[in-house]
Amino acid sequence: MENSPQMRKWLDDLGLSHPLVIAGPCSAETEAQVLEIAHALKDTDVTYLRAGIWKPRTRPGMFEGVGAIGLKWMQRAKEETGLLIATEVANKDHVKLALDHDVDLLWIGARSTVSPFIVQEIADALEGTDKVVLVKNPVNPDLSLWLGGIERLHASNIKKLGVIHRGFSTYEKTKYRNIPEWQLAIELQNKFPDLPLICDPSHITGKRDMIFDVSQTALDLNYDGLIIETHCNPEEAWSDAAQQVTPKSLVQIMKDLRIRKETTGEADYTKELGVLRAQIDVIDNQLIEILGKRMKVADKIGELKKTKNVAVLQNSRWNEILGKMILEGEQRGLSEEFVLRMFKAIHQESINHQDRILKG
Ligand SMILES: O=C(O)C(=O)C[C@]1(C(=O)O)C=C[C@@H](O)C=C1
Repeated sequence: MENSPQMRKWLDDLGLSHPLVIAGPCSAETEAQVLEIAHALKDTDVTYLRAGIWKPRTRPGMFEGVGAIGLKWMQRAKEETGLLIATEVANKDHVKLALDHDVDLLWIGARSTVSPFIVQEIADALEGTDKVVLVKNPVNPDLSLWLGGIERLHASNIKKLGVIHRGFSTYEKTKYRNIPEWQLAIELQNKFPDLPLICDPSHITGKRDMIFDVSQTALDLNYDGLIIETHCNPEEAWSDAAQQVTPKSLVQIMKDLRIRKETTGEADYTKELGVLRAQIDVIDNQLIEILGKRMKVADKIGELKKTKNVAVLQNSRWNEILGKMILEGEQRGLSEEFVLRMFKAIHQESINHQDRILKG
């Protein structure tokens, strides 16, 4: 699959003057609930009304969605409001029902993207469709698996494609429900700059008060749109109550978000940027030079350890370095997360260098 400007045609054809917004409840609960939210979202930036019909739940015994009846409610919502409709599909039966009910946009959920068998089944069932199909990132941070999902759909002759970034599961507890790992989505954007990229701040954060911040980061990174869970009475929602916002909050979020342009040709901007980028180039070269010097010292330590038959890994020294560098970083405005990642990478490279020497 190759990048092509055709990839974003479906999005461009919508002719929006703002990012694409897909909004609606986590789950369709009752006909009245679906219609109420649809009417509340009607005259906003929302293009697609979303609602979960089949809910993949972590543990059995939880609310698993209303099933196909919900598609009828969504169809009625579409007739009454003109909003296009969107839902998640997880197997070929869901696809058939969604197509029978003229759902306009279907997405493959994170738990399905991890399974090439499921994605292939869905791709086969959708073969040649002119519906929009979006692929959420897999629960684990695996770019190939994510791209594999898109490639399977592309191979099934589905032209209106896109991806949803909903963050990644971690064993560690973080402030996010699913950590964003923005770097991964940036890599994807780099490979396929024309593939529409939508952020799902609801699943990244798991908390409604963090949704604005994550949405702004997404727009700062050139994302094309947002999918935000929205409910008229979030506290009473049958699923994901903590992360849904009211239609009023959604409108406020959209109003407050700063939409950035990709770039500008203005002369003063170009000039100042050029000067700053030249500084970055010099500093980057210095960084590489200094890292090269550090590795030369690590090589010497490796030689020394080899003569005395000492192990490469020295945990107490390593922890001492980490502790000191986190404090140093803090004083220079560097986050602990960044310092940790950077020094872990440096340590690993140092170990690789020494290991080669000890084995040599
Ligand atoms: O101090 C050492 O013993 C080293 O080998 C250097 C170094 C480092 O790169 O800082 C590398 C490996 C050890 O685990 C600890 C530290």
